[in-house]
Amino acid sequence: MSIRLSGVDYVHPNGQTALQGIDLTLNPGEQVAIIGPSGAGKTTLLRLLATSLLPSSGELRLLDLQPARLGSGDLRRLRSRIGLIHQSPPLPPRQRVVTAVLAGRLGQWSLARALVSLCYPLDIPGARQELARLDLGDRLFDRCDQLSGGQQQRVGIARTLYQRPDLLLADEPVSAMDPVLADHTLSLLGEVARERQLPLVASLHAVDLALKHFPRILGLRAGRILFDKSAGEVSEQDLTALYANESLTARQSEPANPAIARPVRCL
Ligand SMILES: Nc1ncnc2c1ncn2[C@@H]1O[C@H](COP(=O)(O)OP(=O)(O)OP(=O)(O)O)[C@@H](O)[C@H]1O
Repeated sequence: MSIRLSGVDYVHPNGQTALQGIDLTLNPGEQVAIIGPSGAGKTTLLRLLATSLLPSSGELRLLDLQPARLGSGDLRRLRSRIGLIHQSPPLPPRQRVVTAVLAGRLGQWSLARALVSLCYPLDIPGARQELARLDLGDRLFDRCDQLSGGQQQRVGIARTLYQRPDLLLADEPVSAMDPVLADHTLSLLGEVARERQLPLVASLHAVDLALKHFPRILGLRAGRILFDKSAGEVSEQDLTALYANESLTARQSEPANPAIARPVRCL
């Protein structure tokens, strides 16, 4: 079950073009990191893959389906097969960690089972197992608002892994974690994707982590793919071109105080 984008554009409702002419194919088990400067379109691309946005033009095929052609029931079923790890997971503050993790399968359970699980956690061992892999097995009954930002990120990841999706997406999944945990967490995501033969797409600002953990790197700049290469082929020049910031460079080369730098001679 692959993913294919052909000539995909996305324009936000305010007229801001976020993605232009995106062509991308991903096969089962493939792991891709999206890197690029702020505003490049990384989150927008992930939101298209999560079907929370639909392309303005072009074709998107996900898990052999075209989201733009699905009715609301089929779209809901497709969404329940896609796991999106958020940078700041939307965890209800007063909810117990165990309930937040089990919520990963709410979309797949009957209404009755989902309601019971919200009041009385139905699969405590399952939640504990996912949390233990993320070094949080002892926080099962804590409230979400008693956790740090990095711990909340890991609860969000545990919830997505518990969901057992067919496609794994992650938007800056380790941005709030210390370097050791970030490294461990990305290794775990890679392992899970390999074991379950899932496509994994993650956006990352930490280029070193992207190059270390992902075999394929997509460089996105101003809504376009600047390069799509194996990690070993990404050069210093590629990264310099990807992150070049002309407006900051121009401001840095300006004199700090033009009045001092170019004194006006008084006659
Ligand atoms: N809801 C929105 N309405 C209008 N424009 C938006 C909206 N969300 C994002 N944009 C614009 O779309 C473009 C791409 O934004 P996006 O959030 O996808 O970038 P990004 O690469 O994820 O950035 P960052 O690394 O800063 O999170 C930017 O120009 C941004 O200003």
